[in-house]
Amino acid sequence: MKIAVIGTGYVGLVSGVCFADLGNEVICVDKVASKIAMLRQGEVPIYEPGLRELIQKNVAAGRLSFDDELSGAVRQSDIVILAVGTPSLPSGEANLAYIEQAAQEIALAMNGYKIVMTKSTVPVGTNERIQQIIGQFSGYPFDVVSVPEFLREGSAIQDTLYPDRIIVGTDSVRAGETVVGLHRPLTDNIIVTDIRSAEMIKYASNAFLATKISFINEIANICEKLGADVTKVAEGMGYDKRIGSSFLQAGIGYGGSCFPKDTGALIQIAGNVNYEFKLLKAVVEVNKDQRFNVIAKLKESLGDLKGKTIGIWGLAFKPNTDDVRDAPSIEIVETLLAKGASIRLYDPVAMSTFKAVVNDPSLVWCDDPYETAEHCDALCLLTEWDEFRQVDLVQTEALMKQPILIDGRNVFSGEQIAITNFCYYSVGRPSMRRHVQEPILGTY
Ligand SMILES: NC(=O)c1ccc[n+]([C@@H]2O[C@H](COP(=O)([O-])OP(=O)(O)OC[C@H]3O[C@@H](n4cnc5c(N)ncnc54)[C@H](O)[C@@H]3O)[C@@H](O)[C@H]2O)c1
Ligand SMILES: O=c1ccn([C@@H]2O[C@H](COP(=O)(O)OP(=O)(O)O[C@H]3O[C@H](CO)[C@@H](O)[C@H](O)[C@H]3O)[C@@H](O)[C@H]2O)c(=O)[nH]1
Repeated sequence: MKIAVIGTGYVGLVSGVCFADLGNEVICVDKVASKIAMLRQGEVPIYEPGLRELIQKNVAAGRLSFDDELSGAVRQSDIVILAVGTPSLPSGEANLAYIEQAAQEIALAMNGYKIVMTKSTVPVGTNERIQQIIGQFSGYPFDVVSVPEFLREGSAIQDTLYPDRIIVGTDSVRAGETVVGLHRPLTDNIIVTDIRSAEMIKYASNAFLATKISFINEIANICEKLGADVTKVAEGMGYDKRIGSSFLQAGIGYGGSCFPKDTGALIQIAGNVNYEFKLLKAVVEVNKDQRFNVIAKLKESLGDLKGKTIGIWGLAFKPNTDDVRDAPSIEIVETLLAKGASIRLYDPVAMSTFKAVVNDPSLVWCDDPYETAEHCDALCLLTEWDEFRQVDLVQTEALMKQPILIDGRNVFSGEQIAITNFCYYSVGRPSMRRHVQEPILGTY
């Protein structure tokens, strides 16, 4: 198949390169010319393990190319994939300006029958709006198919090549068969639905996963007060097949470009039809509070944070990505700055993306975990990069002014902590606390 992909963010780039790898001819388009120039030079604008190599392989094979001009790519293609952003408006609602603009540009470029396949996450009813726009600006036949994307950053290629399922939302048998055929090499588990249900499956899936995370974080907070261990609780719960073990890792809450945005959008989508999504509102509320437990633990161990030096290990919203969109680290660092703390930071790949969001001149950017720890009154681990798991904690402790470690992701084991003098806090594991008096929670 000949495919044009509109938008070279995570979704556009990864799905484009994976479809090329399956033998299709793919042109990835972005209106930001500098991104296309980078890609043409073999550079990748995002950090995603394995992506650079897969792009190089498929460019060399002549199956993958890049263009900053949409119309030529659309004209050459049978299928046009919409993978532009749908960021949040201040109200929480999805901003559909990029979708509407791209739909119009696609319509104006059409030169015959096209299938427009929407991979962007869009509110229920949006694909009908796309149909309307294309119909208004083009006289050519077309079908719009909703194929929501479920890849995770950091494991995006694996998720795309080995998906749990593919959802195809369509009102056209012809387009449905073509799109199912396109995905058949990836999985047999292809669910064909109407368009509105496909759109809702995406939001419901993200909202459910976010609910699991906020649920386990609240259990963790209660465990801290009751002396139970949330990691054991999650393990015990996870063996029940009806519950499952994934997305039960307690921590500092979820961030990223999807869960915060999509939970907010679903609350709005429900609100627009006069339904108050009470459960999801609580999930969002719990998530907003969870990150501040790090500050509460710092205050418990250090008292006033003014003038204290705090080291931050990890800035990305999760490991294996340089993405800091809605990362809990942003609000934690901003709160510490507001309280007068001095901050030393390190992340294996996300320092420059973080700098673009928070660039206070007082921040000290470090080259590794040990440099970060130097002269610190406390260290906070915010992202569970493997590099931090392998740190020598005895060496780290020796570099610090005071040995205080707030482990926001439950990375360290009892054995690792036992050989140190760290005053150690983790999440929902009160028995792991070392050199700490009463468990605390919540307010700061
Ligand atoms: N990031 C993820 O992990 C992920 C996973 C699943 C679904 N999604 C959804 O997929 C969509 C895209 O997400 P993303 O993170 O890849 O987005 P992104 O914002 O990082 O990238 C979108 C790209 O589209 C380009 N663009 C916008 N309008 C254009 C136009 N008219 N012509 C050409 N290019 C245009 C932008 O310049 C940008 O580079 C969103 O709806 C998101 O919710 C994202
Ligand atoms: O048990 C867990 C699992 C995740 N997280 C946090 O949740 C956030 C999101 O993690 P993850 O889902 O792995 O990453 P994303 O790349 O945001 O992927 C989510 O969002 C994408 C965009 O919609 C979807 O395609 C994916 O299916 C969905 O998992 C991160 O901050 C994680 O630290 C936890 O705190 N505990």
